[in-house]
Amino acid sequence: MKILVIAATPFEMQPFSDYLSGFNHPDIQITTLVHGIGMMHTAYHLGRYLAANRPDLVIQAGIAGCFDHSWEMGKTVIIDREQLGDLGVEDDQAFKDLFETNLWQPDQPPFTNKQLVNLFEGVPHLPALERVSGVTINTVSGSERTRQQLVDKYDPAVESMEGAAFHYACLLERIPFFQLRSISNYVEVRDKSRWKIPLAIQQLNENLITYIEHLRQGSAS
Ligand SMILES: O=C(O)c1cccc(C(=O)CC[C@H]2O[C@@H](n3cnc4c(=O)[nH]cnc43)[C@H](O)[C@@H]2O)c1
Repeated sequence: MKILVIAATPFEMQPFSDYLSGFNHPDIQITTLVHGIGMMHTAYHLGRYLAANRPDLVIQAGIAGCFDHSWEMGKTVIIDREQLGDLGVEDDQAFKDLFETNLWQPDQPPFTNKQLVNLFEGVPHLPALERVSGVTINTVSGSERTRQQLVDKYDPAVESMEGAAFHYACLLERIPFFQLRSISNYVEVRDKSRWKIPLAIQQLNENLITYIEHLRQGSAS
């Protein structure tokens, strides 16, 4: 089985890279790819990789912001659907996305009812983590106005800068995939001192390694 694990920055998967240096299994080949922050970087680097390679599974691992203040930092979730949060037009005080402006149709592939939905078909042993919805933006939200606009329009649980590009590419290529995100911050008026990036990275990598260990044990038996 060929698995591709991708992340926006090397820091997000450093512990996993360390784990991989001692990983050896005859039936599981794992490759990593750091694609950079944001949708443009993700689309180019992942697209280029998939044009030349066909993995059996792609995992995107990253940190993210969450909208629900009852969540603890470091909580790790799987994203089961993605929406584009800032691709569209500004109409005075209002933002209208591609669907509202008829520039894209709600069910035009690979979208289903305006969302990039992961049905997890062909994903072996999907981790038993909470599955939630994601919104992807180009600018990390840092004001109450933007946070409320996203909640009103998309009702997301998690915000990232790459998730939608990842879902889009894997859905079009019909390659099994899942997106793993650990929470580093709340989506709120920006206060970097409250972010818990090391904790989120630790939880993210623990979950990633546990998943690969399950696969390894499943494949050995
Ligand atoms: O402004 C800074 O000093 C700074 C330092 C380190 C990281 C950042 C980021 O903005 C990280 C962006 C990166 O992490 C994901 N992420 C994490 N939290 C959020 C969020 O609330 N909204 C959107 N993306 C987030 C994102 O996917 C990027 O890969 C800033």
